[in-house]
Amino acid sequence: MRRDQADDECAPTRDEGRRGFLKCAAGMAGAAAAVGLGGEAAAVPASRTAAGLRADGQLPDQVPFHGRYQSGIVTPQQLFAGFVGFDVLAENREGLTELFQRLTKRSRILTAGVKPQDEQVAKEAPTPDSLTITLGVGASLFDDRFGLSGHKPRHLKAMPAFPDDRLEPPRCHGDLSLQICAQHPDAIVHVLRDLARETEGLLRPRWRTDAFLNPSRPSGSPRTFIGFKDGIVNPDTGSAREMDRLMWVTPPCGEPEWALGGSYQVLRLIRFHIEKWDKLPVDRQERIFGRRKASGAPLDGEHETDSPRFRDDPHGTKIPLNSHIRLANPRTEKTDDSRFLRRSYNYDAGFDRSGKMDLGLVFCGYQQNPERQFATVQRRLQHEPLSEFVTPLGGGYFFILPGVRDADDWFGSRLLEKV
Ligand SMILES: C=CC1=C(C)c2cc3[nH]c(cc4nc(cc5[nH]c(cc1n2)c(C)c5CCC(=O)O)C(CCC(=O)O)=C4C)c(C)c3C=C
Ligand SMILES: [Fe+2]
Repeated sequence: MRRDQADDECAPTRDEGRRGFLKCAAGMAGAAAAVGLGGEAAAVPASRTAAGLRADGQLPDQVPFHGRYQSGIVTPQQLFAGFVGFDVLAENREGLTELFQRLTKRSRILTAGVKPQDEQVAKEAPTPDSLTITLGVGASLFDDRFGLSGHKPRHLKAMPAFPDDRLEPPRCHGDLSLQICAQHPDAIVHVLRDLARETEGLLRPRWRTDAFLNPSRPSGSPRTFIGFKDGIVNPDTGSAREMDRLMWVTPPCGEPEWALGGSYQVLRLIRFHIEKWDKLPVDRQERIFGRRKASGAPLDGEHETDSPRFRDDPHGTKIPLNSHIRLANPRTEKTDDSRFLRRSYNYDAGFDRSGKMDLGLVFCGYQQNPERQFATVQRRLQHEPLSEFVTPLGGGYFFILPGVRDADDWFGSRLLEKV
């Protein structure tokens, strides 16, 4: 057993790793085929084809709120997202319980139908808008204020600064994180207004980033502003086995009982130096990512869903050894357990004071163990050629609470009732 596996009983075995890795490529191809990548369905990015799409390729209008896991993780990716970090103002356990119960109640109501604040409009039929509200907790919640200090999830800590980062404290961390996703941006603002009213005195926003997916151009996975298709390769969200290996906290993980069914969220606000990037010839950009800009295909393939064959190219003649995809996922048995789910969005905040465009990526990753997965991949990417064109400025590590099981349950009930 490798040392990192010994540290983490939850890590998949080598055999499971190989099967999972092969299945991943097959799963993506299968999902794309299932919705068909032509005509209407061509507008559906590959990253949204994994689970839960209606037969016509559209998102369901209402995403179920109750369940073993929170929605907004493996449910299909909506077009718009608001990411918010909060500090808790409640002063004791009772206050925190009240806060979690109010957040649950409002999330249950809102995901069944977004209601604008205006009472007259609110009388109209509800429009769920595929809304999901996903709640996470930061390491700072597990302090003496709420008597939770001995109950922190094993791998939860404040997001460290990695060598290429330039973190700005007001854009980092928080006691809580909310990911609010919907098909229209106004739904996210309605949710924030509703929650501000309903949690007054209990919560204070710390940072917020609004974000969105670009449409597929012309087809397949959507592009970020860097111009390349993103979200092509992800674990197979349709496979419970793969999800139990890579995403959810399960009994062998050695986490507190209350955390079963949770997952770790890593958020990174990453700014692009887009003016500098735009001066780079396309063939250099392609070698930085290891993929074709137009099609998204790996440099040794033809289509975006083709798997790169690194083993046939040991010296990096076709796909450079330091390219983004090769470092991020070398596709070896040894690195298979560091894969995780990416569910990222673009942000565009206009211009900065010097007239440079302020845009980039809200990188959002979900996983079973941020050290074994995100941080390991991040270390492999350290000082990669792409790092000259992007700067991580904010974000945080959060633990996504287990799902709210039914109408009597509430966010964090097993944490706050049992400890
Ligand atoms: C630590 C994890 C990662 C960070 C941070 C990250 C930043 C980042 N990525 C892009 C653009 C692309 N990433 C792509 C693939 C990819 N990226 C990561 C991880 C991080 N990226 C992984 C695990 C993968 C999958 C690799 C694979 O399995 O082949 C791609 C290629 C298309 C795709 O598969 O999604 C692009 C494009 C940017 C712009 C960025 C930071 C600014
Ligand atoms: Fe990436």
